[in-house]
Amino acid sequence: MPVHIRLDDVHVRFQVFGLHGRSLKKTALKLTTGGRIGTEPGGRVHIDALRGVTLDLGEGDRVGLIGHNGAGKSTLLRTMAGIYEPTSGRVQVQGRVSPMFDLMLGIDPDATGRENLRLRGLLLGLTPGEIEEYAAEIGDFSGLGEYLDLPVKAYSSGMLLRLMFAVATAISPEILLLDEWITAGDAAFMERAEKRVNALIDRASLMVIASHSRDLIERLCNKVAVLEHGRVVEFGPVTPALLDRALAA
Ligand SMILES: Nc1ncnc2c1ncn2[C@@H]1O[C@H](COP(=O)(O)OP(=O)(O)OP(=O)(O)O)[C@@H](O)[C@H]1O
Repeated sequence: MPVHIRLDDVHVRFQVFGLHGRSLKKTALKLTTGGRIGTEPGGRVHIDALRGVTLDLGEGDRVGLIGHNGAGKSTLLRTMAGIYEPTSGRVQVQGRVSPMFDLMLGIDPDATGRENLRLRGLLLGLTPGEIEEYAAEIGDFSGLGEYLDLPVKAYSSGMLLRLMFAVATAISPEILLLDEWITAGDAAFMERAEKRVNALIDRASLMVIASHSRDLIERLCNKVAVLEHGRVVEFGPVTPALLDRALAA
């Protein structure tokens, strides 16, 4: 079955606890960023991050998500990845998905790098056999050497990111979801990291990337979805006119 992502009238609402609606409203109304802030009868505050998003993405689509800060790009990616459940509406995904964000999700600080690597592999849907196959390559790419057998709480944040990045990019996903560029540490590593992500993009059947960069979108994408306060206001092939409109806002 061909890969696809279909969203049908998807809404995602976040409840914000510990805030009083009335004091917030005055300033919130002036904001030009973010999703729509609302209050419920009891004074409870919520943010509508996605409001009725309908999208049909398929084989060969390389989609750039554009929008102001808080427009809902990351929320949309996380909803596509199954990390967030829609509050209402339907999400259908066909194909193996690899999100290149939330890399630290599910890390066990007391377990070694090698153990975490296996855990993450399982979360990504690999079999234990496949994980062993990839383990050597991952160890190699991350350049962690003997550190792989130490608990990750003894790692620097850059070392941890290297490891999780290496794991996340070890398998070839059919659907690749990217949230801007991953900054994984020193320049030499970044160069290798970018090469690895580019190779993944080439192999993926469907790719979605959230970005503020025109250059990146022109290089990597053939379609654009423009988000404004949680709604998709434009969707179509990448054209200079569309990018002018979307990035001028
Ligand atoms: N966990 C959360 N709890 C409450 N509100 C949230 C949460 N995550 C996101 N939001 C809100 O949802 C809206 C959309 O946020 P999102 O991170 O999806 O935007 P974005 O387009 O990716 O922004 P940016 O370009 O700044 O990264 C924002 O108003 C944000 O404040």
